[in-house]
Amino acid sequence: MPIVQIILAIALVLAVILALSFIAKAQRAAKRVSEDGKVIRFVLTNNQSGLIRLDREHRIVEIDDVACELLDQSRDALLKRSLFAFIGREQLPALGDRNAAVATTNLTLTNGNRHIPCQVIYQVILDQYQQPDGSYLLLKSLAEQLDQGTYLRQAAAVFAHAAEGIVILNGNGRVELVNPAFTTITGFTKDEVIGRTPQFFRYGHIWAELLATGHWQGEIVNTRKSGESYPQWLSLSAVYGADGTAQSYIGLFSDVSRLKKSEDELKHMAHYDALTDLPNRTLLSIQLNMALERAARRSNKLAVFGVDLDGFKTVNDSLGHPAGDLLLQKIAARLRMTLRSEDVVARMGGDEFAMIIENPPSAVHIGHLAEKLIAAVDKPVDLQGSKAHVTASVGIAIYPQDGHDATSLLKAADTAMYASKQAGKNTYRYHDEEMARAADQRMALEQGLRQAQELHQLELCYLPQLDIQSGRVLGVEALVRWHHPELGTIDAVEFATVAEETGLIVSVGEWALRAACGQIQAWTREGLFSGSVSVKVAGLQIERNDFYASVNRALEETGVEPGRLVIEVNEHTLLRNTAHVLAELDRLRNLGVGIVIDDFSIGHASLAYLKNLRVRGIKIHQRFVLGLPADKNNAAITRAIIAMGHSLGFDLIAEGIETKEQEIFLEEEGCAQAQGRLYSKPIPRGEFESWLQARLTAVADARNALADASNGARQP
Ligand SMILES: Nc1nc2c(ncn2[C@@H]2O[C@H](COP(=O)(O)OP(=O)(O)OP(=O)(O)O)[C@@H](O)[C@H]2O)c(=O)[nH]1
Repeated sequence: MPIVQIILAIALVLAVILALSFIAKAQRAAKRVSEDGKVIRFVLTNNQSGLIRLDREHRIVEIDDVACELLDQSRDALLKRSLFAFIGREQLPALGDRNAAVATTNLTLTNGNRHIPCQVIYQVILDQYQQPDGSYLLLKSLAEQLDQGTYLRQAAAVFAHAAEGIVILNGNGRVELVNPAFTTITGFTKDEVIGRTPQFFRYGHIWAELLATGHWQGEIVNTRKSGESYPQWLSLSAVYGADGTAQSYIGLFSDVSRLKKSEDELKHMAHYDALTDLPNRTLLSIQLNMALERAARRSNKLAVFGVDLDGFKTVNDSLGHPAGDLLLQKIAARLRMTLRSEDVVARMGGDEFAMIIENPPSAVHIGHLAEKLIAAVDKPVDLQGSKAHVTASVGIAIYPQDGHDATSLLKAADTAMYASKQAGKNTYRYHDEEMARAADQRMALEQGLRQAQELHQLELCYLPQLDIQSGRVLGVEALVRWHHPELGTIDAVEFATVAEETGLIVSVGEWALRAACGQIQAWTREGLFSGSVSVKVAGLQIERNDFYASVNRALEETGVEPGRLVIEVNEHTLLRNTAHVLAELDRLRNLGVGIVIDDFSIGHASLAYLKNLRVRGIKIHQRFVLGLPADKNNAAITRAIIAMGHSLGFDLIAEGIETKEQEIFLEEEGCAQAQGRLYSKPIPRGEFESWLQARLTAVADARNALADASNGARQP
């Protein structure tokens, strides 16, 4: 074999051996590299470090998941992008330096608006010619470390400089730490409170909610070191440990006294007139709406007064605006003083005022109030040396007749106020003139009635009560009559309502009782009449006064035998105030005074009351007697009352008998007694005495005639 061939064969064998050994070596290396890679990846992933490989132009050619996550983009979006899309070139000058060793630096990557602080380890890769052929970057986010540090610094700054007081308590509710604002607000230094339990911790409801929900927030009243109380807005949170138990509590609070004061001031400004400090128009409407709701619910009346000063402009013009202001203040105070504290007095603007009177007792009372207001204004006002005199025109609107809502009532009061101005000022007018006339009349009645007793204008009249069968006069009903100097004679029914509304019924009623007893005494002395005298008594009389005592006194003073006095009460009185009324009546009955139920109409009074009260009799209401005997309903009711009266053992007296037919019907049905125009109308004492005399004579004549007739019949 030629030498060349041998050399070639040897070279080939060597080449194969070399190739085989290279392949084996390469396979081993590859295996090691891949195992090393796994280790590296494990370390990197768990260390939260990302790996990027850049090419020579600093474009990303490889990137792992952690780095993708760090840059918040997908791998596809990041591959081939230049690193300088995320870092300013100046930040990594060493990237292109082939001599650069492994280097570590902190820098901030920017991705859109996001800034990512990172620690970067980088290594330039050299090719076989030792030229830079790209680089590896190992990135680790510093955001968390930085956040925690910043957070702590920020929290410390907040704690130190917060305007709110901060208190940190341990799990037992004892103070561990307070901030400077705590001391500023409470006055207590840190040393004075550490280890102590704050006041709020002792409020059961706060503690309970904090335990249940981990949080409580609200307003409490706390006390400063100086002893001053102040409103505090407090927010409490529990801080839980890993075992779920509250390890500490954090309280954050602020002093809201100034806030509340300015809130109150704002509210006051919005609702009160700055000059007079009276409620303004806004508050008046709110209060009127509320008052109307109450009135509607309770079926009460309500009066709205509109008041406008007369001649106020002259004060302004002559004494100046400041004097006008002072006058308004003084008049406002007078108006306020005139009414009760629960009545609303408001300034509507200018020289106009308005008032709300809830549940006025009567129309008469409203008129009185208007007069009082007018009188309060109608006096000179001292304006620092000068004197001024204004008057007031008042308009009155009443719920419900003049309107159901605030707007219409205020408008009605305004209209009425203008009517007062038209009528010459310094007066008042109702919106409803019909009612005004009635109120005026009632007021005249009331004023007159107050003096009627002193002026001896009251008189008793007598309505005879007869036994139907025998025609005997058993008694009389005494009725009050008033001789009014201008209005003439007024019967009790006409002034009864005013007397009840004003309470005058009590004194008039007492007068009637005394007068009746005096009359019984006089008749007894003179031997003119020995029957009973009935007097009507109002519920108010029995409710208000020591009724029994006053009747007893009248009987004792006159020496009248109690059995001759009969008290008439109506059913309503019995139903209204049972316990006291029944007790008083029972005492009188035990004394021997007769009790009769007036105006009895079946179905109203409880029969049980009547039975327990053991009344002497009941009066059948004249409205049932009226249609007898033709009216079938009235006839049936009258029969029922009579039957009931009999079964309870009561006397029965029919009222308002006018015809013989009525008398016959009642007698046939068993009603023994009657009163009414068939026999006599109510007549004064003298007339009654004459009537009685005439009747006795007539009865005696009739008896004599009867006797004569029977004697004649017996003669042969
Ligand atoms: N000083 C003062 N004057 C006011 C105020 N508000 C309104 N005025 C004046 O009060 C006057 C009210 O006018 P009028 O009610 O017409 O005056 P008046 O003289 O009372 O007229 P009559 O009601 O018809 O009697 C006007 O001149 C307003 O300028 C105020 O707050 N202070």
